[in-house]
Amino acid sequence: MTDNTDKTSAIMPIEQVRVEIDRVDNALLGLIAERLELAAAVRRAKSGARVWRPSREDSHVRDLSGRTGEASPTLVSKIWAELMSASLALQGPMRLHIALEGDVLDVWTLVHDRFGRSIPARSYPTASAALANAYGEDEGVAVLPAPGGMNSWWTALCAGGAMPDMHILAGLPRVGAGWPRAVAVATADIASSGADTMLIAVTKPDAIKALNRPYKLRSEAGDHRLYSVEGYTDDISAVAALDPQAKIIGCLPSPLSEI
Ligand SMILES: O=C(O)C(=O)C[C@]1(C(=O)O)C=C[C@@H](O)C=C1
Repeated sequence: MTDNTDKTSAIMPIEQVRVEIDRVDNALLGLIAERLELAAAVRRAKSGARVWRPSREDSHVRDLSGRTGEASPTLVSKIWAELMSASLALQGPMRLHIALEGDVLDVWTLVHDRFGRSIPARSYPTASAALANAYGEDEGVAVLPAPGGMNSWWTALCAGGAMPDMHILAGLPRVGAGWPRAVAVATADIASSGADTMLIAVTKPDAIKALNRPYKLRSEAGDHRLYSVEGYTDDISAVAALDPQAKIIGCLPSPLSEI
């Protein structure tokens, strides 16, 4: 039987508080074991398709964060990153290929907060090396600096590029405002998380206006321009009519806002 009395308002002796903490932890442990058992079932249900489903991850974490009372979105995101990481490690041989500059501890914190600690990872000195190694594996995911500034690795994902079936599918960090610091790239399909920003590459700058949605120029490299466009769409036929090279190269789930 569940005791619904408020155990936080009265002062309880520490031994009693620890009995309550033990009770909650044992319940959590049982639920975590139950969740991990579902990893095998979900893998079977995917029957050979890619295991990493970033749109499901971000929509689920967004949904949970919206329903939390005491736990902040950052805490919810970190805890579920670990749970999903453990699930992915059980489901298949997914590996992260990371090329990020800056303080090593800072980079690993960024990666661990989004992908947990159960997925094997390798690091590389350049984005092109990380991308090529991720592309060479069935379940490879590259984690690269977000498009912008001098980087031009994203042109490999454009029409006529070397890896047109790779897509930008997630932003890091998951919690926080603005353009992400890093992005995750894989051959998994583009899908809506329910609140997204499309990443569309064009070679004719005016073509993007044909979508009639708010857009922002994020990066330029040679003839290629990368725009972010608010809201999910898989129909860019109006843009393609003006620029046959136009291509959706990614979809970023909207970041969660910290409260
Ligand atoms: O829903 C799935 O497809 C799952 O594999 C489950 C799960 C999860 O643990 O919630 C794990 C990995 C996916 O990237 C997304 C979600």
